[in-house]
Amino acid sequence: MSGPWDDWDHVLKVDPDKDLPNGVTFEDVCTSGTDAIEIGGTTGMTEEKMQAVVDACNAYDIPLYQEPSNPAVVIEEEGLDGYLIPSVFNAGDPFWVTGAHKEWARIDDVDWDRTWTEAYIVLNPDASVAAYTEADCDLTPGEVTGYAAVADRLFGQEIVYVEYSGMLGDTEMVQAAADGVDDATLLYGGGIHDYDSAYTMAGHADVVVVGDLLHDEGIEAVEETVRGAKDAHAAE
Ligand SMILES: CC(C)=CCC/C(C)=C/CC/C(C)=C/CC/C(C)=C/COP(=O)(O)OP(=O)(O)O
Ligand SMILES: O=P(O)(O)OC[C@@H](O)CO
Ligand SMILES: [Mg+2]
Repeated sequence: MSGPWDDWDHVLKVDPDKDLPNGVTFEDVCTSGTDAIEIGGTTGMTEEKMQAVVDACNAYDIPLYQEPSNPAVVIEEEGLDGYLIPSVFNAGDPFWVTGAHKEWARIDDVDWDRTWTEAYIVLNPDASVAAYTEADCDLTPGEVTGYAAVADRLFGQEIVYVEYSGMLGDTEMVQAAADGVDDATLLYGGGIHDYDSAYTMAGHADVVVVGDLLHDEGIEAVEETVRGAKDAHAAE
């Protein structure tokens, strides 16, 4: 199976609960050189905030995906390329593996043709997503390889996502996930803040995801990470 993410090197994750820094516009965000925009975050999500970011990005020619943290914030929107729905493989509560999804499918009119999953492995215990999902972040590299292999080969996941939101992760863990993945596209996110950290993580993952940097530092810093990810893959 293949999806547009096969060709991505870099994704910018826009948190609708956070402002853009002074002077940064959504035009800057959409023309930063990133391959796609994901709209999402764990805390403070509402449909209105999600919609505002979609509306602001829709004028630009950039793949746009919503990444909802719960069914209540999913917006019906033609301007989206689709919905990337997390399933947290190392969650402590099965609600975050398949339970929320079951409720969503039961209650909502899901647009299945534009909906895909992301098999998350959450590894920063201090991130809000780890607390929210009661994730078991105390994994060995072998266990990370195991989760990645199970996600890809048993559950047919197209995207495996190593998530260190808020901190730069351990490259050994990212490589461990890469070792378990066959067909799936491996996303890495967490703490990427400059050219070198993007270059390093793109050496282990297919796609690097940059989040907080946009809101904390601005667009030039993001553009550096785009260059880092693309240079790493061009050098392979
Ligand atoms: C079934 C549907 C439609 C939704 C459920 C989807 C699931 C399982 C969500 C659980 C995991 C989750 C909260 C994913 C959101 C994406 C994510 C990890 C965003 C990063 O959030 P942080 O950066 O840690 O959060 P803050 O920036 O809000 O602190
Ligand atoms: O905000 P940062 O630490 O860049 O993390 C990006 C992303 O993986 C969050 O889901
Ligand atoms: Mg965040």
